[in-house]
Amino acid sequence: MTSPHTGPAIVTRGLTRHFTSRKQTVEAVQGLDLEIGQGELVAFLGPNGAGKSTTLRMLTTLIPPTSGTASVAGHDVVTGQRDVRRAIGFVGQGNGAGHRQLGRDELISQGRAHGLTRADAHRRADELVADLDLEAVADRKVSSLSGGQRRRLDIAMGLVHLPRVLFLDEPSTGLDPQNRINLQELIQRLHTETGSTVVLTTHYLEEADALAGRVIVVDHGRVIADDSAARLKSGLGDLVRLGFDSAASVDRAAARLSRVPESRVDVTSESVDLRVKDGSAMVGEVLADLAADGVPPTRVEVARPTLDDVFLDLTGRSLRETQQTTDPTATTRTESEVAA
Ligand SMILES: Nc1ncnc2c1ncn2[C@@H]1O[C@H](COP(=O)(O)OP(=O)(O)OP(=O)(O)O)[C@@H](O)[C@H]1O
Repeated sequence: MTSPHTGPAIVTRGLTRHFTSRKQTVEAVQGLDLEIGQGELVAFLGPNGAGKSTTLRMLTTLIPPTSGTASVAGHDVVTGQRDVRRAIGFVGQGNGAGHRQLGRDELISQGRAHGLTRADAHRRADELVADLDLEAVADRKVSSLSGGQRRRLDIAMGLVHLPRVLFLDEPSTGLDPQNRINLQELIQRLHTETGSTVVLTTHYLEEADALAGRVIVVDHGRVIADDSAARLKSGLGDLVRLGFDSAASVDRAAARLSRVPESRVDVTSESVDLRVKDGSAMVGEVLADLAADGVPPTRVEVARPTLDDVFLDLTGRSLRETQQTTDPTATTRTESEVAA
């Protein structure tokens, strides 16, 4: 572990990265100003191409910023590259471990590469094998492991040197739902036990919601929201969706509902959506009002807001609909960019 650093784990000021692709400039990350405290567990959430991986790759020194600054564990990512690398663990989207090696040997080699003695590297490998539930598979070739086992081994590789800040780029992409939940529990446990700062990127709304104390929503290279999942959602209010059997009823109900204080009304051809702070408590009164007005709804739904609703509210697009399957080979681009 590197010497103690007392300030924020991560600070960025105007952090920007452009790429040139087919003579076009891609503004992948546009002026990020962030401060992430030590011990936070933060999720970067956003659609494909939002700039999540590019941000992580700058913070982990894999690519330099085009402009702006960033420091991690007190070290500048450009001038203190080596110190940053010592202080962090990074688990990228590709698999870090060699295919033909045994999992445990990979961990030992990694420990040696970080300067541990042979005995310490063995001890650390044993600890990680136990911590990440790899006992049954650690002495098998990496190529024979399942996707979930591979991800756990990758995370173990990133933890060998007890990093103060751990970066995980889409840790659960490609895993089935059960393995995804197992991995989330593991990340939460590691975070609680080690107290290290964890920054992960994800497409999965549920993952960000369940795991992170803080959710930073990015779109088109910019931060569009930054708060706890609970606060982001409660700011939006519940959705009360009321269905009607005619357009005339929709119009009449919408006019009536526009008088509900501190609410928002959205109209579709068959329904009126009311956003209101405590939907379950309000719905009885709303139904009574509409019945008194001669427009009782034919269907009623009350839903708690999701992070997707937050994204929809901020951008007019659904994050769920912008999600696509990520091609892991499409993101394995590091060497040329380090030199860029
Ligand atoms: N090496 C590169 N050359 C050209 N453009 C790039 C390069 N790397 C990233 N980009 C572009 O920068 C933008 C941000 O990409 P980035 O990979 O950071 O997004 P992301 O939010 O991580 O997306 P995903 O969820 O798909 O991984 C995209 O438009 C992407 O095509």
